Amino acid sequence: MKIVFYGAGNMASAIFIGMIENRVVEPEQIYLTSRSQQEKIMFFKENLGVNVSYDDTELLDDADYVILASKPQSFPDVAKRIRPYLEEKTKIVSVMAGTQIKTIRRELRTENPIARIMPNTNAMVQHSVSGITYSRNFPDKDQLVELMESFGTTVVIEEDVMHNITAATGSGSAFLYYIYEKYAESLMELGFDEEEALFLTRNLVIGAGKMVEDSELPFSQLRKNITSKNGTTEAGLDALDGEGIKRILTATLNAAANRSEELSKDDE
Ligand SMILES: NC(=O)C1=CN([C@@H]2O[C@H](COP(=O)(O)OP(=O)(O)OC[C@H]3O[C@@H](n4cnc5c(N)ncnc54)[C@H](OP(=O)(O)O)[C@@H]3O)[C@@H](O)[C@H]2O)C=CC1
Ligand SMILES: O=C(O)[C@@H]1CCC=N1
Repeated sequence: MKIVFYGAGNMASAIFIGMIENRVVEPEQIYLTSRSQQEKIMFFKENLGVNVSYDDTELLDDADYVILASKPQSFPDVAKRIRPYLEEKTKIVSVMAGTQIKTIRRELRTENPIARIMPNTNAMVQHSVSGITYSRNFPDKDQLVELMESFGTTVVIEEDVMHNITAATGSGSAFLYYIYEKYAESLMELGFDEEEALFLTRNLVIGAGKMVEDSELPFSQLRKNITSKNGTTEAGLDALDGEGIKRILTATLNAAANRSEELSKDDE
């Protein structure tokens, strides 16, 4: 199998590192290209044993999958590179937020099978939760799902649900990291120094993540197990509710989903 990544940035590298670590593909089956030759992409060649090329003929020759992993704004340039050399057998898989299948088809001028996936950077530790949607003519969906499950779990969705999945899980871990950042800053306001605040927050997050992984209890029960009647936790939770935590999170997710929708309209 030959898998070619157009774009070797944060998302692409999380995917191919996840795939290689899980041994679902050999490094020699992966080909990387980017806009400009850089140290970062050569680092992947030297350390992982993947191929790097800027020759589109070589990249696209006999390719099974082409992964579109540039920013949506760079896609017209990427499409120009791919269009002349795309073979009929090659399946296109896009990770780009907000770029619709019909747009990819139009830019590449192709009837080839196209899938859109919305992973997240937790792919690097095989814990992405990824949405996937296919064009009608996509063959051997199981093979793509198997590849994707090497870096996490997948949910098959209709294309119009992509906006919400992009907000929920594509962007979702950034929202959580931002909350952890603010938590550490708030610990500094309580009086901890920066090192202590980061140490405490990091270990709190790791421990909570492991509890979620290992325990069968729902989030609400895990919370209740910490909350004494009239105790400190209850006081803190009342303050969180009073400040409108639910409203804040709903606004966050709506803003991200709306931006995905806007991106999809930019190119109509
Ligand atoms: N980061 C994330 O968590 C997620 C990102 N996504 C999607 O993944 C895509 C990539 O995001 P991310 O990895 O964060 O972005 P990065 O900026 O980290 O990577 C973008 C990559 O695209 C390459 N590129 C740009 N133009 C071209 C070109 N003409 N030909 C070939 N390669 C090109 C860049 O090369 P160079 O470095 O040389 O400029 C770079 O390697 C986006 O569309 C985003 O919507 C989806 C889910 C989650
Ligand atoms: O911010 C973005 O647009 C991309 C899509 C999901 C995560 N990062």
